[in-house]
Amino acid sequence: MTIVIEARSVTFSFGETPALRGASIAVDAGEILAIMGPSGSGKSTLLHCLAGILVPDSGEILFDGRRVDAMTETERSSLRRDRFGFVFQFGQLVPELTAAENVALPLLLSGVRRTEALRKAYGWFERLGLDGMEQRRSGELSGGQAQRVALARGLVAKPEVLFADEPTGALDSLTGEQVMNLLVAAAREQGITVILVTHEPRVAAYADREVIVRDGRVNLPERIAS
Ligand SMILES: Nc1ncnc2c1ncn2[C@@H]1O[C@H](COP(=O)(O)OP(=O)(O)OP(=O)(O)O)[C@@H](O)[C@H]1O
Repeated sequence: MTIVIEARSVTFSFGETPALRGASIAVDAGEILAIMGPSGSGKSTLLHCLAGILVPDSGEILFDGRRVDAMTETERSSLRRDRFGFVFQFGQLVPELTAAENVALPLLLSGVRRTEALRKAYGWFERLGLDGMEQRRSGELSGGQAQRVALARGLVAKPEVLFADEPTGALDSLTGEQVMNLLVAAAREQGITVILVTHEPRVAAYADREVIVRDGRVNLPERIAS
């Protein structure tokens, strides 16, 4: 297995509040990893450090053999734009844009021409059961539809790693399962590595592996810890 992304002994504090206290994790290419753990344990902070959104106070983040923590802000933002995809709990669609424009956004930001970006965006609608929703704005979509649009936006630029922070947290369990089925199917088909933060065991069950974050550290697998 090839490790694609890794955190080594990462610490991070919000002012006086320590969020990560030496967290280490290595994720294989194509792996679907669920990060679980109690509220406030540091799951989202770990995800944000891995994704180059936050810079650790100490420790290292490696992606594809490169030190993300040592990159400039410009380099990290190019990395996020060109090689990572994101899905968050509340879709966070841009309300002024149509669903198709929202999906096309990562491509437009990467310099893809508008007609080509929209053509690629449209391709995701049928596949995610969103036929006919292309011109709707986020206020005209149900929670599950909006989250599928957000998923399409996270996948449209063919990221190497998809970061998903509670992607089903705002959905009822049936709709959440639909979103997870689509997410996993698309990730498997395209060989995308997925790092998923969730506190729901039913959601974590879709992953190849689960780790638990406690007090800002990633717990070792029980067979090693015991
Ligand atoms: N923006 C912030 N400012 C100050 N403290 C923060 C901020 N974000 C997180 N924290 C603190 O950092 C710690 C870790 O938070 P984090 O959001 O990573 O936990 P989490 O495991 O994702 O929690 P949850 O499951 O509730 O989302 C907590 O003590 C939290 O209160």
